[in-house]
Amino acid sequence: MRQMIAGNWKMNGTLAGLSAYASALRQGVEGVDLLVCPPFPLIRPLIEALGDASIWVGAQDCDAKRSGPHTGDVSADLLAELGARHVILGHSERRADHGESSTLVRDKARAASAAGLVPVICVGETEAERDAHETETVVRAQLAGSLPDGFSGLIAYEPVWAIGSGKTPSEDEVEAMHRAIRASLKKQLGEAGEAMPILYGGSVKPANAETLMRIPEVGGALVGGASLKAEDFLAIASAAVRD
Ligand SMILES: O=C(CO)COP(=O)(O)O
Repeated sequence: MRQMIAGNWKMNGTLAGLSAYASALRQGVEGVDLLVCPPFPLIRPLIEALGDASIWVGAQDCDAKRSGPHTGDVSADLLAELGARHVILGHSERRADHGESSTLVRDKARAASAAGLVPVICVGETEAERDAHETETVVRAQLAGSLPDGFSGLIAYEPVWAIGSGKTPSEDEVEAMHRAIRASLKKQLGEAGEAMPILYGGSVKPANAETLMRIPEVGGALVGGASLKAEDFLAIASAAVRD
């Protein structure tokens, strides 16, 4: 199955820089699904800059409620109307910076699906949890709490300690965690859990992408820092597995 290479710009990117980025990306890479998730205000301009290129644009969060008096929040319905296709939910930075619980992530996933967006739900352990040998327990609990019944979307396994640190788990560790996540998905979702893509995220770079993307059960990458430069993002996409 072809892999998905997704870029999470986080709180980076400018309107001024969009057109150069989009034209570099428009050269594209065949046989790989590409997704870019810029900050909310850049979603529509990025879609327009990408034009007819088959590159998806997504958001980094949405609210759990459909509309109403929630100052500063953005609904899934509006994101869908803007042309976003995916939404990242439960990123560890939102879990940490905004105190988002798995229950809230689950409610957001429901709102996203109801609006026709594809949720990309993030899970992953902190360094302290890893040191305490709690990685699988933590990730299993995050999946159990964050995925609504009948969930349809993608999962991103992002060890918190690997994000922006230049450190990655070993190939065996990535494989073991992706297999553990697959087992949880099958248990929770039945048949739907068998083919659900599980992306790896955390210090994916052009230099390690080929190794990471060939690990069994890795369905693609969720890329932070390296997605900000179109050349690096495309180099990572070139390392992805084709269909
Ligand atoms: O958090 C990430 C993507 O969501 C990963 O970030 P880095 O690729 O910068 O480590």
